[in-house]
Amino acid sequence: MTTELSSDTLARAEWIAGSIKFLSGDMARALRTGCFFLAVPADLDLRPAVRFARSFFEEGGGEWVATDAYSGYRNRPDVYFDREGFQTEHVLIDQDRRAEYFDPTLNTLCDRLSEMTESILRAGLVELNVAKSSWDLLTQGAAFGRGTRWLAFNHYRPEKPVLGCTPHKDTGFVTVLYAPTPGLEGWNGTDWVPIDAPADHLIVNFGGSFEAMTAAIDTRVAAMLHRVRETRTDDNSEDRISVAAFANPPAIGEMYGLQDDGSVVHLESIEAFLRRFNDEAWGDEYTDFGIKVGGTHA
Ligand SMILES: O=C(O)CCC(=O)C(=O)O
Ligand SMILES: [Fe+2]
Repeated sequence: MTTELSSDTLARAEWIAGSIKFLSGDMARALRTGCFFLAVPADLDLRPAVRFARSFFEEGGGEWVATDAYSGYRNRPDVYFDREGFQTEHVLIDQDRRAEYFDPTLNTLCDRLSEMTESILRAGLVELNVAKSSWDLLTQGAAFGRGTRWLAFNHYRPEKPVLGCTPHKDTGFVTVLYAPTPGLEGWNGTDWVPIDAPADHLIVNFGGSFEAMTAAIDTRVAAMLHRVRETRTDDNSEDRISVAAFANPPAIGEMYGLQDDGSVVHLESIEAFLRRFNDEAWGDEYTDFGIKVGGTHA
């Protein structure tokens, strides 16, 4: 299916008094296309997250140094992932782990980004006319901050002559991405097209959980299939980094779908859904990611 996906025509919004106001296009269009641009709120200081994305892979004190929340993460296999066939290496971290590892400044920012993803999820449910009484079941609590609040900090290693990151759909409901340098591409059904945010804009995209929830209704949400092309760095520029906040369902629970008459049907367990999704996206040893609660990658 060819979509309207293109940087020039994506809907654009800003954040006013805690809610989204569209300046061009609207939420219906955003949900249909899978993506929209959101101006960085004036009071959102992203610098701690950018600092983290630029330094988590550094050695720190040669080993993990507890006093340095911003480096030494290659020694943290519970949150550090080296995607060997791709340029990206990243820290993927949930709320509990970051409460332990991050400093208060970075944690406060992460909370704020997660709250934005959940607020956008609720705005999407309003747009789709979903009865409020169904939100909890359909999102397994994620619309109310009880899902898994993943954060990803991506560093793209320009010395590797491979794709930046694998073509994938994000697994959750909503992603808020800060990617200040070009490189992100979305699939419009025919071609990979650049998704370049205007200056000081976030990229909001919808994920597989939202697509699955709405797959049977006329106003189904498109999860954007996206990748990062091979990024190069010349002598004067810094490596590409990005920061993403994901509103995901909780690791344990069930997936539910909407019907056109407003009723809700059971789809499958979240575990079965995630297992298939992780495997399709990366095809590496991290298939259990987000599943094995109490295990290495939960
Ligand atoms: O770096 C980017 O632009 C995209 C990152 C991404 O797709 C992700 O973290 O899921
Ligand atoms: Fe993604």
